[in-house]
Amino acid sequence: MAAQEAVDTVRDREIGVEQEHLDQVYRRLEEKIHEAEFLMHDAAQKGHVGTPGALAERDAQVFRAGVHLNRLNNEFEDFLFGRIDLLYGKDGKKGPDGAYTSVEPAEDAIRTDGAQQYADIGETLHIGRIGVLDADYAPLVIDWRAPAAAPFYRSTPVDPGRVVRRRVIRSKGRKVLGVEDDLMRPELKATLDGQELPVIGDGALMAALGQARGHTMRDIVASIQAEQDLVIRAPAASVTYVEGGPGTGKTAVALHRAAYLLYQDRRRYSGGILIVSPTPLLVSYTEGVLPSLGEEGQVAIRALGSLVDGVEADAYDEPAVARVKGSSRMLAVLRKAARGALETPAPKAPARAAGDQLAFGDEDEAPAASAGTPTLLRVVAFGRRLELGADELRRIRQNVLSGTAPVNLLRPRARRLLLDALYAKSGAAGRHSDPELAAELRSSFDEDVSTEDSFLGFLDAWWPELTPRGVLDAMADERRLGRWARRVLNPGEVRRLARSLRRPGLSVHDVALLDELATLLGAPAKPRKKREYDPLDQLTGLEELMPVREETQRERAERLAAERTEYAHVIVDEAQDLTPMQWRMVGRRGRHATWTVVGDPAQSSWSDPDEAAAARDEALGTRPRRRFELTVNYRNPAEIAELAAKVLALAMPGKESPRAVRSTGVVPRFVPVAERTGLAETVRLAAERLLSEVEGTVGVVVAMDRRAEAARWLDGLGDRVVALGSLEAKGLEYDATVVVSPAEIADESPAGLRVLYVALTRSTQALTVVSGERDLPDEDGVPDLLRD
Ligand SMILES: Nc1ncnc2c1ncn2[C@@H]1O[C@H](COP(=O)(O)OP(=O)(O)OP(=O)(O)O)[C@@H](O)[C@H]1O
Repeated sequence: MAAQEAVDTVRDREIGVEQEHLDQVYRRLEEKIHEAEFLMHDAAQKGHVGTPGALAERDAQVFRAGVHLNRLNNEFEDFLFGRIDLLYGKDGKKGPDGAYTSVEPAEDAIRTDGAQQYADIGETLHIGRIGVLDADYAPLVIDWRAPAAAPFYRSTPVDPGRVVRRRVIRSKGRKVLGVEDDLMRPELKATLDGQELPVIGDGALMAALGQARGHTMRDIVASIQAEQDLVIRAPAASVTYVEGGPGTGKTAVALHRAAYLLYQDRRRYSGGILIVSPTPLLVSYTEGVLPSLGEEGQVAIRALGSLVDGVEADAYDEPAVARVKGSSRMLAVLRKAARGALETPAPKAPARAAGDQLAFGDEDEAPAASAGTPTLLRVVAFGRRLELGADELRRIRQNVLSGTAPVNLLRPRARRLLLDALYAKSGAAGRHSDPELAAELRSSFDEDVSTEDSFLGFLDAWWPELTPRGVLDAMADERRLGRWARRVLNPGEVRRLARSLRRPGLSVHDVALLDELATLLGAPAKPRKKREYDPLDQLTGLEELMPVREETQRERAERLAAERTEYAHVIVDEAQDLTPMQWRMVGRRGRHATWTVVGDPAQSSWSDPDEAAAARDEALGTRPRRRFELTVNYRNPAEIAELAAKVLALAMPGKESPRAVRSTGVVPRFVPVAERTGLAETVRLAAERLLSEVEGTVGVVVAMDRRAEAARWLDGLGDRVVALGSLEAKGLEYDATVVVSPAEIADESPAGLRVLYVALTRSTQALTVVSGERDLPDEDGVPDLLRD
């Protein structure tokens, strides 16, 4: 009892020590906030006084002050989280953050007396979400992304560097609640200001992992582990490639890496960082992790279904259709469609005949003739009627299409060749031998014809400006699609694809097709806007006098982020799931970027991982790669990881599971569907039971086509519990999960076993597996897929 009291006293004293430091930091922060507010106020007062250079500098200052203020307000909560006590370093050099730069201890930092080693603490650094200097520029808090903070994450007992004690500080608002220490040099007797260095608790990581979940991810800045830190701080080489099993922190690492890159080289990444996530659910799960990520509009987190502007798709195709739409075979089909669609009337467009000059063929009756496209051009020029018939038109079209340029960009050439052919027919060509006169005649012919309504109407129908959506809609016609997909897709694939395209709305996989089509079609040439002449400009000089409200830097950053189509750095989360067509889409957004790619082949829901890997390599080109592997599972207790490993052995024999970092003693529960109660009631009861056992969230994972009914089963149980389709569970995590019928999930698609592996690895504490008849449960309710 007395010993425990002594420990408590030391703990309280140490909490007091950190509280004192935190108070000091807050006093300094308040000063900084006042400074920032003053600066902004002052700048606003000064208005437009000063040289342009000074004005730009002032704007920049206001902007920085604004960002700082915003951050302070946003991250005021528990923003101080760590401390390291270090030995004296090799040299006395300090970095810009006021900390000593040396990584290795000085030679005389450790004294030996017999078997015992002694040392004095030479430097103490506090680590937080932002850096704070005191009025004398000494560091009160070091930004977690600064080089001086790296030892907080990197130091281990095997390779301690200068770190003697690593402390995680837990606080809420302005109050320090607890401290947890790890000793990196346990053999050393260290003193700080003449007192022996106390050690509290048994590790901060475990404390962090045990906490209950909400529906959003938390940051891990306080407990980033050494192997993760290596990835986060890896220099932005061409491609940083990270593999690791479920729960190894890949998503967390990817997000922290974005924050680190921005901190480390803000200018370079002003070109934007794109984070690609598989589902909108995962986007909203991760979006709030690091508030500072979004602050200057440089980081965009987008789901695969929202990468094309103006499109938000979150519907899933059935596996057989997804497989076709995602395959690189689609490229050949789309190339044909992009050109072939010229000959189909735009869907829903009135099959109009602009005057009697235009004739539209009927596709079904005359499929060989250009279906839906006019077959006769008739104009009047120089007092003569001129005609081009079907054969001539077809020849011209073929001639134009022999070029490789995007279809919409070929339209001017098509127009030119039509005029050439008409001119040749007019007989005017040989009229003048003088080249100047001949050119004049030709130009007046062109002017005459190309302003004629009949010619314009013809051109619009014969070489319409195509939109990606229009072409995709044209592909919904099975016969037409069959022509475009000949020898590429088999008839069954054509039928399924056309049928899925006839459904209203877009699926996630359609978005990559739209993006590909946009490239194949090219943006239609926009007529250049002429600046309208306003006589008032000249008369009054009004423009100069009217105050023009310029957009603020923040507005500008947000606008640029919205308009951006290429990025300086692209981070791909769950990279194993991108289909070849999706890799092409993402690749286009990072043609000149550096990349961070994180994923786990064992969790791939794509049927042909080799094909996806080839597409990934193509998107990343020949850029050199730096590979990392994450090996520790921070999410699942060993009891759950062990069960999931059985499915991994079936899905990918020989693949190693990551090592679970903790064990809870709570083994997975198996519940067969009782005949009396039925599936719905069994699942509901299982969820209810878990809700009473954990404080946080419960996820119920079902096969994709049970999504809607599963939501109904859980009606009224509150918002701590959610129902998810197996594909939607990707990347997410819950305190407890119910996995409904492993066999149904596994049988859903060729990648079903890997999808089941994902489903089984979502829980941080408890797992219940509900098995139906199809699971062939044994007498303990264990489905055959999960037996030894
Ligand atoms: N160093 C850490 N300290 C505390 N928690 C951590 C740490 N690393 C990871 N975690 C936690 O482990 C969980 C899993 O992390 P994350 O989702 O990033 O893993 P993942 O590798 O992307 O998993 P999956 O492949 O299953 O989607 C998260 O709750 C995360 O906060």
